Amino acid sequence: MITLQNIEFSYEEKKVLHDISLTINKGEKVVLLGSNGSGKSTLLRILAALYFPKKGEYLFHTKKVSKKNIDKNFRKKVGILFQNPESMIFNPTVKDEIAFSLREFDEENIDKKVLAISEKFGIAHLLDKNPLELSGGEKQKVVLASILIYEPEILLLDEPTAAMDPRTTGWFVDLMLEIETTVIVATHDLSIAYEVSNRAIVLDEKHTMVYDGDIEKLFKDLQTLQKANLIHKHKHRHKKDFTHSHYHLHF
Ligand SMILES: Nc1ncnc2c1ncn2[C@@H]1O[C@H](COP(=O)(O)OP(=O)(O)OP(=O)(O)O)[C@@H](O)[C@H]1O
Repeated sequence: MITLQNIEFSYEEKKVLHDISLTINKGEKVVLLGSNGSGKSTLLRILAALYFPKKGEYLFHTKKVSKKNIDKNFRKKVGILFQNPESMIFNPTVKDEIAFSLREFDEENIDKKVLAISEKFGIAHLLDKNPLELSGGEKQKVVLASILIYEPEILLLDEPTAAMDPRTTGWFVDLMLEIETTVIVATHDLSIAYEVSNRAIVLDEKHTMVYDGDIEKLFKDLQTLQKANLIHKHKHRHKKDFTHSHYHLHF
């Protein structure tokens, strides 16, 4: 479904993705891991054709993706949720926000579809509210609903659970396991990563892909985890007065 071949990307002079090659098949759920600044958001934006690589090729269903051939049809197939949901909210009510893309794509039965997804997401009671007045987790749900409503083939999620409480996070994991959409999710939350996917792609601080494979194997691979800064050392306390320091994998 998706192939990246030797992708490079720079912001002006600063290279932030180096020689990235990967293939994602239809229906796969893949997690994208890496420390702050490793390039996860940039990679998701390239997959959504919001940025275009300086070198290498991006193929979507074997067709080359370039500035010239991006149309509404591509936009409808690829949905992206940004790290900050507020940057995606621009309608006066939740109802309009969720309906927006369906109107753009000239779909029918919009009210019915908005109500159905709002009920499924537990946000039907918020439909007449201003989305900017919602909590962080509620905003994430609204933006996610506004994407999933047009049934994209691939869903790109950047830190979707960052503002979610444990119950909403559980809801999100169930949703990921239920939907058949291909999903690539960037996260710092290793327990979410483990629950939603079998496959992990890891970027390191040099913006190189250092792992693509089974997530269980990754969690046993101390060297790669250390290299990608996915584990860290810090002090912690046992009972009252015993403190020591060792590597932690935060689950
Ligand atoms: N618009 C931009 N202009 C210039 N540099 C940028 C821009 N966006 C990101 N960068 C830089 O590119 C690098 C990769 O950023 P990116 O946001 O892709 O990383 P990330 O892995 O998603 O980080 P985080 O986990 O903190 O969200 C960082 O060094 C960042 O400072």
